[in-house]
Amino acid sequence: MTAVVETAGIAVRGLGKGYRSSVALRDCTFDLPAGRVAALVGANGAGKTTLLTVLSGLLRPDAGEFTLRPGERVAFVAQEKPVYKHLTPRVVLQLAARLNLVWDQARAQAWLERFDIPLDRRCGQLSGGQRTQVALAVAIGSRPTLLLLDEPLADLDPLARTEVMRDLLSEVADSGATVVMSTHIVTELSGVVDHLLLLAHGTLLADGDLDELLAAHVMVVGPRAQESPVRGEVLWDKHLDGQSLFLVRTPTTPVVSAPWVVRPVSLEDYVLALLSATRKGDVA
Ligand SMILES: Nc1ncnc2c1ncn2[C@@H]1O[C@H](COP(=O)(O)OP(=O)(O)OP(=O)(O)O)[C@@H](O)[C@H]1O
Repeated sequence: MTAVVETAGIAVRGLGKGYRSSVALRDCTFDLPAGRVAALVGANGAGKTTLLTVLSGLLRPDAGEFTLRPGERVAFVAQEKPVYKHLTPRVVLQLAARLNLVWDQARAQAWLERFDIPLDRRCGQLSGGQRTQVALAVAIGSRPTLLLLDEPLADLDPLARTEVMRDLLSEVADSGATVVMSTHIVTELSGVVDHLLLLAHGTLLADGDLDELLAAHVMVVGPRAQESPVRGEVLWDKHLDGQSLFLVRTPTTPVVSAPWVVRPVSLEDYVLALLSATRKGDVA
């Protein structure tokens, strides 16, 4: 058997950032191997934008540090998708060609044409989703080795979301780049991302290889009960009229007696369960 040694893409140690009235990130530590596509999820105000902005180099952390691969070319698509409103997408690409040391005009322009973005209309007259596509085209054209995306799907219609996820991430995967993408749209992540970073109140609650994380948990479903019939740490539970559900961390797939059943945990189950538990203050 050959051991696969993954190169660290991002190594984050004890990162902290506070604003005048709030702490946005606390003691955040994780390793993201190079070439991974990571979903950064968390409730509103969890610290996702702050983490991405720190990693982009635009915001200084108050504590801790992070390291990137030497020579990493970072592209950051911020949540507001800032594009110059008075310029047309064609001119935005010309400007980007001058500002970036590495620039692939064909790639950037093909992206805009693929999504039917009018090249000669001012960005201020484009829809929110079209402006997102302009910002993504600039990011793609710069051939990043690390792509940081803050809610890239928020303004896109359902078809564009699916296409952007598929095309963007396959382009990026082909080039071996690392991606960190914050999103609230968890349903569209399955099969696309291979790594998870889950923030709650500025603290990293879960991180790691997605398959490994999901495989370490089960959903136990059965008649209404106070306690799970499965041993292990219960991260979340829900009790309906005649039914109870428990999300349990367990190293092996447990055996339960009927009417209890054990289900594998989907990404959506896992994220929603942890977010709902943190909202109730159940998970430390
Ligand atoms: N410029 C700022 N000044 C003061 N507080 C801020 C500032 N930016 C963010 N915060 C606070 O820091 C915390 C984290 O905010 P952040 O924008 O990083 O969260 P988020 O997870 O990206 O949220 P959302 O999903 O709503 O975009 C929040 O409590 C927020 O109110």
